[in-house]
Amino acid sequence: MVKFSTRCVVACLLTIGMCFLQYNLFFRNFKFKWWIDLGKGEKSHLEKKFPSALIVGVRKGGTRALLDAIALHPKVRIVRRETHFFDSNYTLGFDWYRDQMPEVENDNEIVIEKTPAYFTNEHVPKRVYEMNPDMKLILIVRHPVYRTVSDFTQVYYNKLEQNKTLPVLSVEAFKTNEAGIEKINMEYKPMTNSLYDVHISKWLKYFDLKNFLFVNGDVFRANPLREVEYFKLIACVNLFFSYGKWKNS
Ligand SMILES: Nc1ncnc2c1ncn2[C@@H]1O[C@H](COP(=O)(O)OS(=O)(=O)O)[C@@H](OP(=O)(O)O)[C@H]1O
Repeated sequence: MVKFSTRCVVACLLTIGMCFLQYNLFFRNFKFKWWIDLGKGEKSHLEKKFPSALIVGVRKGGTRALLDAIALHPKVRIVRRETHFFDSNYTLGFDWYRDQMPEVENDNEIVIEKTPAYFTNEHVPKRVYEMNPDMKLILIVRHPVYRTVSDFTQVYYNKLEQNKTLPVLSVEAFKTNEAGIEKINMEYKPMTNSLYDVHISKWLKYFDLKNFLFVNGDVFRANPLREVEYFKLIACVNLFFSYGKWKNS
Protein backbone atom coordinates (compact mmCIF):
# COMPACT_ATOMS: atom_id res chain seq x y z
CA MET A 1 0.00 0.00 0.00
CA VAL A 2 2.81 2.36 1.00
CA LYS A 3 4.77 1.33 -2.11
CA PHE A 4 1.70 1.96 -4.29
CA SER A 5 1.09 5.43 -2.91
CA THR A 6 4.79 6.35 -3.22
CA ARG A 7 4.69 5.29 -6.87
CA CYS A 8 1.51 7.29 -7.32
CA VAL A 9 3.06 10.43 -5.84
CA VAL A 10 6.22 10.03 -7.95
CA ALA A 11 4.12 9.45 -11.10
CA CYS A 12 1.98 12.48 -10.31
CA LEU A 13 5.04 14.64 -9.72
CA LEU A 14 6.62 13.43 -12.96
CA THR A 15 3.40 14.16 -14.89
CA ILE A 16 3.11 17.62 -13.38
CA GLY A 17 6.80 18.21 -14.13
CA MET A 18 6.38 17.14 -17.75
CA CYS A 19 3.28 19.32 -18.18
CA PHE A 20 5.12 22.25 -16.67
CA LEU A 21 8.09 21.68 -18.96
CA GLN A 22 5.93 21.37 -22.05
CA TYR A 23 3.96 24.44 -21.12
CA ASN A 24 7.16 26.41 -20.74
CA LEU A 25 8.62 25.05 -23.93
CA PHE A 26 5.49 26.06 -25.75
CA PHE A 27 5.61 29.56 -24.30
CA ARG A 28 9.39 29.53 -24.24
CA ASN A 29 9.85 33.08 -25.43
CA PHE A 30 7.57 34.31 -22.74
CA LYS A 31 8.37 32.13 -19.74
CA PHE A 32 12.03 31.24 -20.16
CA LYS A 33 12.91 34.77 -21.14
CA TRP A 34 11.72 35.78 -17.71
CA TRP A 35 14.17 33.37 -16.08
CA ILE A 36 16.97 34.38 -18.41
CA ASP A 37 16.33 38.04 -17.67
CA LEU A 38 16.47 37.34 -13.96
CA GLY A 39 19.88 35.80 -14.53
CA LYS A 40 21.04 38.93 -16.31
CA GLY A 41 20.07 41.06 -13.35
CA GLU A 42 19.59 44.76 -14.01
CA LYS A 43 20.58 44.51 -17.64
CA SER A 44 17.06 43.34 -18.51
CA HIS A 45 15.81 46.89 -17.92
CA LEU A 46 18.26 48.63 -20.20
CA GLU A 47 16.88 50.35 -23.24
CA LYS A 48 17.96 53.02 -25.68
CA LYS A 49 16.39 56.41 -25.33
CA PHE A 50 16.38 59.54 -27.49
CA PRO A 51 18.14 62.58 -26.05
CA SER A 52 16.19 65.13 -24.03
CA ALA A 53 18.97 67.69 -24.37
CA LEU A 54 21.41 68.61 -27.10
CA ILE A 55 24.66 70.52 -26.85
CA VAL A 56 24.18 72.29 -30.17
CA GLY A 57 27.35 74.39 -30.15
CA VAL A 58 29.27 76.42 -30.54
CA ARG A 59 32.02 74.70 -32.44
CA LYS A 60 35.33 75.17 -30.57
CA GLY A 61 33.41 76.63 -27.65
CA GLY A 62 34.38 73.90 -25.20
CA THR A 63 31.55 71.50 -26.06
CA ARG A 64 33.63 68.35 -25.40
CA ALA A 65 34.77 69.50 -21.97
CA LEU A 66 31.20 70.53 -21.15
CA LEU A 67 29.78 67.16 -22.19
CA ASP A 68 32.36 65.38 -20.04
CA ALA A 69 31.46 67.62 -17.13
CA ILE A 70 27.75 66.90 -17.49
CA ALA A 71 28.50 63.19 -17.70
CA LEU A 72 29.65 63.37 -14.06
CA HIS A 73 26.02 63.57 -13.09
CA PRO A 74 24.85 60.05 -12.15
CA LYS A 75 21.51 60.45 -13.92
CA VAL A 76 22.96 61.67 -17.18
CA ARG A 77 23.99 59.38 -20.00
CA ILE A 78 25.91 60.90 -22.85
CA VAL A 79 26.51 60.07 -26.49
CA ARG A 80 30.29 60.11 -26.80
CA ARG A 81 30.62 60.53 -30.54
CA GLU A 82 29.05 63.33 -32.52
CA THR A 83 26.15 61.72 -34.36
CA HIS A 84 25.53 64.61 -36.79
CA PHE A 85 22.02 63.22 -37.05
CA PHE A 86 20.11 66.48 -37.54
CA ASP A 87 22.56 67.85 -40.09
CA SER A 88 24.39 65.28 -42.24
CA ASN A 89 22.81 61.97 -41.20
CA TYR A 90 19.15 62.92 -41.13
CA THR A 91 18.29 60.67 -44.06
CA LEU A 92 19.47 57.64 -42.07
CA GLY A 93 16.28 57.91 -40.04
CA PHE A 94 15.19 57.77 -36.42
CA ASP A 95 15.97 54.06 -35.98
CA TRP A 96 19.58 54.78 -36.86
CA TYR A 97 19.60 57.71 -34.45
CA ARG A 98 18.21 55.58 -31.64
CA ASP A 99 20.93 53.00 -32.29
CA GLN A 100 23.55 55.64 -31.57
CA MET A 101 22.08 56.28 -28.12
CA PRO A 102 23.40 54.84 -24.87
CA GLU A 103 21.24 52.50 -22.81
CA VAL A 104 19.36 53.84 -19.82
CA GLU A 105 18.04 51.92 -16.86
CA ASN A 106 14.94 53.95 -16.12
CA ASP A 107 12.97 57.04 -17.07
CA ASN A 108 14.80 59.19 -14.54
CA GLU A 109 17.95 59.03 -16.60
CA ILE A 110 18.40 61.55 -19.35
CA VAL A 111 20.46 61.31 -22.50
CA ILE A 112 22.51 64.21 -23.83
CA GLU A 113 24.08 64.37 -27.25
CA LYS A 114 26.52 66.96 -28.58
CA THR A 115 27.14 67.92 -32.17
CA PRO A 116 28.45 71.51 -32.40
CA ALA A 117 27.66 71.69 -36.12
CA TYR A 118 23.94 71.80 -35.25
CA PHE A 119 24.07 75.43 -34.17
CA THR A 120 25.03 76.83 -37.57
CA ASN A 121 23.10 74.47 -39.84
CA GLU A 122 19.92 76.11 -41.10
CA HIS A 123 17.92 72.85 -41.31
CA VAL A 124 18.56 71.67 -37.79
CA PRO A 125 16.23 73.87 -35.66
CA LYS A 126 13.13 72.75 -37.59
CA ARG A 127 14.15 69.09 -37.54
CA VAL A 128 14.84 69.13 -33.83
CA TYR A 129 11.53 70.88 -33.17
CA GLU A 130 9.63 68.35 -35.24
CA MET A 131 11.18 65.52 -33.27
CA ASN A 132 10.73 67.08 -29.85
CA PRO A 133 9.41 70.62 -29.32
CA ASP A 134 10.46 70.37 -25.65
CA MET A 135 14.07 69.58 -26.42
CA LYS A 136 16.53 71.33 -24.09
CA LEU A 137 19.27 73.11 -25.96
CA ILE A 138 22.66 73.85 -24.49
CA LEU A 139 24.89 76.45 -26.05
CA ILE A 140 28.37 77.11 -24.76
CA VAL A 141 29.66 80.35 -26.22
CA ARG A 142 33.08 81.85 -26.17
CA HIS A 143 34.62 85.17 -27.14
CA PRO A 144 33.98 85.13 -30.91
CA VAL A 145 37.53 86.14 -31.81
CA TYR A 146 39.11 83.34 -29.75
CA ARG A 147 36.57 80.94 -31.19
CA THR A 148 37.41 82.00 -34.73
CA VAL A 149 41.13 81.52 -34.15
CA SER A 150 40.50 78.08 -32.65
CA ASP A 151 38.22 77.16 -35.56
CA PHE A 152 40.79 78.37 -38.08
CA THR A 153 43.53 76.39 -36.32
CA GLN A 154 41.51 73.21 -36.62
CA VAL A 155 40.84 73.86 -40.33
CA TYR A 156 44.54 74.57 -40.79
CA TYR A 157 45.67 71.32 -39.19
CA ASN A 158 43.05 69.28 -41.02
CA LYS A 159 44.40 70.61 -44.31
CA LEU A 160 47.96 70.02 -43.18
CA GLU A 161 47.16 66.36 -42.43
CA GLN A 162 45.53 65.97 -45.83
CA ASN A 163 48.47 67.64 -47.65
CA LYS A 164 46.19 70.38 -48.93
CA THR A 165 47.05 74.04 -49.57
CA LEU A 166 47.31 75.78 -46.21
CA PRO A 167 45.09 78.79 -45.53
CA VAL A 168 46.45 82.10 -44.25
CA LEU A 169 44.15 83.71 -41.69
CA SER A 170 44.79 87.30 -42.71
CA VAL A 171 44.07 86.42 -46.34
CA GLU A 172 40.93 84.36 -45.65
CA ALA A 173 39.48 86.59 -42.98
CA PHE A 174 39.50 89.84 -44.92
CA LYS A 175 38.48 90.76 -48.41
CA THR A 176 38.60 94.00 -50.34
CA ASN A 177 35.32 95.18 -51.81
CA GLU A 178 34.76 96.92 -55.15
CA ALA A 179 35.44 100.30 -53.58
CA GLY A 180 38.86 99.07 -52.52
CA ILE A 181 37.94 98.95 -48.84
CA GLU A 182 39.15 95.99 -46.81
CA LYS A 183 36.35 94.35 -44.84
CA ILE A 184 35.96 91.29 -42.65
CA ASN A 185 35.05 88.32 -44.83
CA MET A 186 31.79 87.15 -43.29
CA GLU A 187 31.50 84.33 -45.78
CA TYR A 188 34.55 82.55 -44.46
CA LYS A 189 33.28 79.61 -42.35
CA PRO A 190 35.46 80.17 -39.26
CA MET A 191 34.13 83.75 -39.29
CA THR A 192 30.51 82.88 -40.07
CA ASN A 193 30.46 80.35 -37.26
CA SER A 194 31.14 83.16 -34.80
CA LEU A 195 28.08 85.20 -35.82
CA TYR A 196 26.10 83.94 -32.86
CA ASP A 197 23.21 86.35 -33.33
CA VAL A 198 22.58 85.20 -36.90
CA HIS A 199 22.38 81.54 -35.90
CA ILE A 200 20.45 81.93 -32.66
CA SER A 201 17.74 83.90 -34.47
CA LYS A 202 17.06 80.82 -36.61
CA TRP A 203 16.65 78.68 -33.49
CA LEU A 204 14.37 81.21 -31.87
CA LYS A 205 11.87 80.81 -34.70
CA TYR A 206 11.13 77.37 -33.29
CA PHE A 207 12.21 77.34 -29.66
CA ASP A 208 11.50 79.60 -26.75
CA LEU A 209 14.43 81.06 -24.84
CA LYS A 210 13.39 78.92 -21.87
CA ASN A 211 14.49 75.82 -23.78
CA PHE A 212 18.05 77.13 -23.86
CA LEU A 213 20.81 76.95 -21.37
CA PHE A 214 23.65 79.30 -22.15
CA VAL A 215 27.05 78.53 -20.72
CA ASN A 216 29.84 81.05 -20.69
CA GLY A 217 32.71 79.12 -22.26
CA ASP A 218 35.32 81.62 -21.12
CA VAL A 219 34.24 81.21 -17.49
CA PHE A 220 33.94 77.46 -17.93
CA ARG A 221 37.45 77.20 -19.31
CA ALA A 222 38.94 79.34 -16.54
CA ASN A 223 36.94 77.81 -13.72
CA PRO A 224 35.17 74.60 -14.82
CA LEU A 225 34.19 73.68 -11.29
CA ARG A 226 31.97 76.68 -10.95
CA GLU A 227 30.03 75.71 -14.05
CA VAL A 228 30.03 72.02 -13.20
CA GLU A 229 28.46 72.77 -9.84
CA TYR A 230 25.90 74.87 -11.59
CA PHE A 231 25.15 72.02 -13.92
CA LYS A 232 24.73 69.50 -11.18
CA LEU A 233 22.14 71.81 -9.76
CA ILE A 234 20.10 72.30 -12.89
CA ALA A 235 20.55 68.77 -14.11
CA CYS A 236 19.05 67.57 -10.84
CA VAL A 237 16.54 65.77 -12.90
CA ASN A 238 13.48 66.99 -10.96
CA LEU A 239 14.08 70.52 -12.09
CA PHE A 240 14.74 69.31 -15.57
CA PHE A 241 11.47 67.46 -15.89
CA SER A 242 9.14 69.12 -13.39
CA TYR A 243 9.45 72.65 -14.64
CA GLY A 244 10.32 71.85 -18.23
CA LYS A 245 12.80 74.68 -18.35
CA TRP A 246 16.36 75.36 -17.37
CA LYS A 247 17.22 77.45 -14.41
CA ASN A 248 19.17 80.26 -15.95
CA SER A 249 20.96 82.77 -13.78
N1 LIG B 1 37.66 72.78 -19.50
C1 LIG B 1 38.24 72.65 -20.68
N2 LIG B 1 39.08 71.63 -20.91
C2 LIG B 1 39.66 71.50 -22.09
N3 LIG B 1 39.46 72.33 -23.13
C3 LIG B 1 38.62 73.34 -22.97
C4 LIG B 1 37.98 73.54 -21.74
N4 LIG B 1 37.20 74.61 -21.89
C5 LIG B 1 37.36 75.05 -23.13
N5 LIG B 1 38.24 74.30 -23.79
C6 LIG B 1 38.65 74.58 -25.19
O1 LIG B 1 37.60 74.22 -26.05
C7 LIG B 1 38.10 74.17 -27.38
C8 LIG B 1 37.56 72.94 -28.05
O2 LIG B 1 36.18 73.13 -28.12
P1 LIG B 1 35.18 71.99 -28.53
O3 LIG B 1 35.31 70.82 -27.62
O4 LIG B 1 33.83 72.60 -28.60
O5 LIG B 1 35.71 71.59 -29.98
S1 LIG B 1 34.88 70.90 -31.14
O6 LIG B 1 34.01 71.90 -31.73
O7 LIG B 1 34.15 69.76 -30.58
O8 LIG B 1 35.92 70.47 -32.10
C9 LIG B 1 39.64 74.18 -27.27
O9 LIG B 1 40.04 75.51 -27.57
P2 LIG B 1 41.43 75.87 -28.27
O10 LIG B 1 42.50 75.30 -27.40
O11 LIG B 1 41.45 77.36 -28.29
O12 LIG B 1 41.38 75.28 -29.65
C10 LIG B 1 39.84 73.87 -25.80
O13 LIG B 1 41.04 74.40 -25.32
